[in-house]
Amino acid sequence: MAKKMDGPTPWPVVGSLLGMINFKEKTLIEWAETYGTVFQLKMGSYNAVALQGYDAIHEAFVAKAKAFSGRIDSEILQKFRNGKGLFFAPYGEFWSNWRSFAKDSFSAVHKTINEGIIAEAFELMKYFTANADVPVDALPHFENATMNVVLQTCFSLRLDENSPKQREIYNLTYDGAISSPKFSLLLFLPWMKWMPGFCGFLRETEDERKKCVKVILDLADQRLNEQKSSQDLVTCFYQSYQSPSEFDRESFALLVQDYLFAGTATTANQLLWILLLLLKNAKCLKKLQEELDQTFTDVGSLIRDSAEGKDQGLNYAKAVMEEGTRLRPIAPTSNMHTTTEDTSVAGFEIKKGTVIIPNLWSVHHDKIKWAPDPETFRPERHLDDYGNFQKSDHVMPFSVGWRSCVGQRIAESENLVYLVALVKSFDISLAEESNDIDITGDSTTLLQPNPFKVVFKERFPNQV
Ligand code: HEM
Repeated sequence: MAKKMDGPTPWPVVGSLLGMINFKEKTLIEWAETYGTVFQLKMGSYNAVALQGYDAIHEAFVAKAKAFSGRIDSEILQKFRNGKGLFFAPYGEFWSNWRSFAKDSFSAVHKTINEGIIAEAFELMKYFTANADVPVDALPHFENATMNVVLQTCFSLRLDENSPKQREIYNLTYDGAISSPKFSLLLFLPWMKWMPGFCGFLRETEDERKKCVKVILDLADQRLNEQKSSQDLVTCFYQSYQSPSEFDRESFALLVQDYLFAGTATTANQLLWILLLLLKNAKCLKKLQEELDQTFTDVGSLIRDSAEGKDQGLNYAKAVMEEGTRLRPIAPTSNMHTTTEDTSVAGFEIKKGTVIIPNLWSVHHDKIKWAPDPETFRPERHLDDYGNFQKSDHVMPFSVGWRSCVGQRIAESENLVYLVALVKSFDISLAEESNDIDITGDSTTLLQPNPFKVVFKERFPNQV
């Protein structure tokens, strides 16, 4: 007989939404202490189930992937992506075809991606060299680098930071509908579209989508008219779809829009967390710099080799990355899924159409797995007795299963390359004004560090 699922008593209308505004990952852990690792809650109008811990998440997303690979079906998402892109696309043939395109095209253009990452590593070094010894906020420069890698991957294009086009793309990706509280309200309380101001918001979201599609298709057309020999997503698209329909072209544009949305601020903030955790743990930073000095004499070969995966010897660097993403994953509750059929997890029955919230944070902070110090930044826990890096299946910042992050390899490669390039080239410290920064951060959208400044001091002047 199926077990009865417990959960927090829902408030009228909003259910448990109020507890999920900031640090939802921690609220979910508190609730799990009372209701168990699989519990039910109400997300506005939707029935939801939260999954805590490795076993529940693995059973759902890996062992029962088909049943757990849906996405919320909501009018606001329809206006935002028109059922296209990947991130919010419903489970089905369309999603599956474009997911295959995404994976195949990333493999086909890996050389272009690597070149983009290498170029951005040098640009970052150039910027921090020109601004050495003064406090800087690294985030916008990391975001510029990660956005350029997406543009390079898609269009063989690099834009200067703060150029009008760069700003336009950034604003269309982050400052539009998705940044409005109305977006989240309409997502979970769809009936609010009847309230004043909300119906217009649906229309604005749709107009914004059309504008984005136009900007991206203009870039694609511009790329087609250029005589470049590089392979990128535009060339892959026109190889697969020789005379694409408007439907295909919009699908392609919204895939690119998803890459910009899911691949820019995410990757940049993850790098920022890793840097902050190192700055707060001076011994680890020193140990990393020693490894880099022993393994590579010049920064150029370090950048090129690590971008091309010739990263043997970078065991401590990889352990630092793993520990940083374990302790502060930027998407601690991932993206919500829905069930595509009646199913079960851990013996609890779950109806088709239920929203699933995987708490990746609970795996990363598991008191038993990471005993005795789950809250401590200790990269050594990812090294074996011989000092070799050991990847852990209990570190899952990109989630697991069929809907796991399609950009994982790009993000991991970027952040390893940028991190080693910066730590090798500079002595990095927190600016005096940021010495008191704590590592709690803010979790209303992504889990981000609070703003802080750093000082880059050149170690080998005149090398960049
Ligand atoms: C550190 C950086 C990143 C992190 C931590 C991250 C994390 C995630 C997570 C947790 C998901 C949701 C998985 C799920 O629903 O189960 C996701 C999905 C996705 N990510 Fe990433 N991501 C990162 C970078 C990137 C990059 C660089 C790209 C592309 C260039 C990208 C593209 C996507 C796409 C398209 C999806 C939707 C996949 C689908 O629904 O089939 N991400 N990512």
